Amino acid sequence: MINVGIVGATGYTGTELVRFLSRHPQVRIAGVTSQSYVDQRYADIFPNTERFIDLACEEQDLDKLLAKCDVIFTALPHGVSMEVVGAAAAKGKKVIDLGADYRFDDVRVYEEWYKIEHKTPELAKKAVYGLPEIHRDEIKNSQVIGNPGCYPTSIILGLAPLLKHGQVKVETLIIDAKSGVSGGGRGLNLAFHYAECNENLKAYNIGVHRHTPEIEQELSKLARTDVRVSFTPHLIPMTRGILSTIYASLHNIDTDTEELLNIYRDFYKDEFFVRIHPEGRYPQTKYVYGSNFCDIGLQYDPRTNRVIVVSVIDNLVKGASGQAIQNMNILFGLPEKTGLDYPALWP
Ligand SMILES: NC(=O)C1=CN([C@@H]2O[C@H](COP(=O)(O)OP(=O)(O)OC[C@H]3O[C@@H](n4cnc5c(N)ncnc54)[C@H](OP(=O)(O)O)[C@@H]3O)[C@@H](O)[C@H]2O)C=CC1
Ligand SMILES: CC(=O)N[C@@H](CCC(=O)OP(=O)(O)O)C(=O)O
Repeated sequence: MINVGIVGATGYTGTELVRFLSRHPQVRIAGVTSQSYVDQRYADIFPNTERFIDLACEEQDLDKLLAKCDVIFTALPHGVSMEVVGAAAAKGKKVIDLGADYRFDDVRVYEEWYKIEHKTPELAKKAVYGLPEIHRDEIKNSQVIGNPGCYPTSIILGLAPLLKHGQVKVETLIIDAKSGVSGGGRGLNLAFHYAECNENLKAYNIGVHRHTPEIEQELSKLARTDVRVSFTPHLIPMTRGILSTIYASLHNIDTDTEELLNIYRDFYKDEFFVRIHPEGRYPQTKYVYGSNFCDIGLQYDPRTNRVIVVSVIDNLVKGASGQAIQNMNILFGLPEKTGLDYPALWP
């Protein structure tokens, strides 16, 4: 059994880690930490987990936690996990960080966009960007995983086949993405109050969203050239889910939807968690709700010579905790879908 510690277990991604890991056949949850709920029984705070976990929340005592764990998940706000990740790595433990602190190849980019000084830059340099469908081989041998952001997961998977095959004019990429409110975490924030976000749809952080450099880093590697994107996130009044609509102009004017879909089918032919929809059917957030799938559909528009790709994920699963467990499975040589092969809820 793999002994797992979850630091920040009382946030939305932390509770989602507990939900899946408590049913994972190779895992024992050895410790869960929180700052506000120390000594409280986990299943009393989150009654949905009753019968699945019988632990109380611990304060963040790293020596105690690391002594009983083989792997640590850090589900903490940006900038807070570096101390934990540094201590865990120093003890030779594997760490999967769900925040942004270990996602960047160049820590200067992180420091510029997050306005946080990195405390373990050497470790950040060695960390691997944990998108299994793109970086599986590097993940296998890594110690620290920077688990991808939610918007970037949907966008990078939605564009990877076209960029890898040099199909699109990279300067034309436009991304319109919508996220449910759980993307903002469990903490109190006026923007997520019911009366402020219900029956409302808004764009935010246009041109300055902190996921922009993360998306560009990975798309540039796939395209083998510098990629810049226009990325506009929106907050939509639902609990879970991200839908990204991606527009790109093509080099080739002699193509059609089926030919482009075949590029995707081929690229993802061995990927359990990526599903390509047939021509004329576009993915909806409900198709992936509560599951680790990324569903992708597309349409070629011959009038404009553009392809329009639609990519959906559950932000808390493939966009965070599910993907983190997929990474853990790879790190420990387990079949990748262990503990994760559930279809979405329906309806
Ligand atoms: N929500 C999402 O869809 C996604 C989130 N992420 C990232 O995952 C990480 C966790 O996100 P999420 O679960 O939504 O966040 P939440 O705000 O829901 O939870 C944060 C957790 O961290 C704990 N915490 C907060 N501040 C501190 C601190 N200063 N020291 C120690 N513990 C602290 C909280 O403890 P307590 O409950 O006791 O206050 C809680 O357990 C973030 O980096 C986020 O950006 C990544 C992808 C998607
Ligand atoms: C709706 C909403 O507020 N979403 C968050 C992104 C979700 C998230 O947690 O970002 P990471 O994946 O980088 O951790 C935002 O726009 O900042």
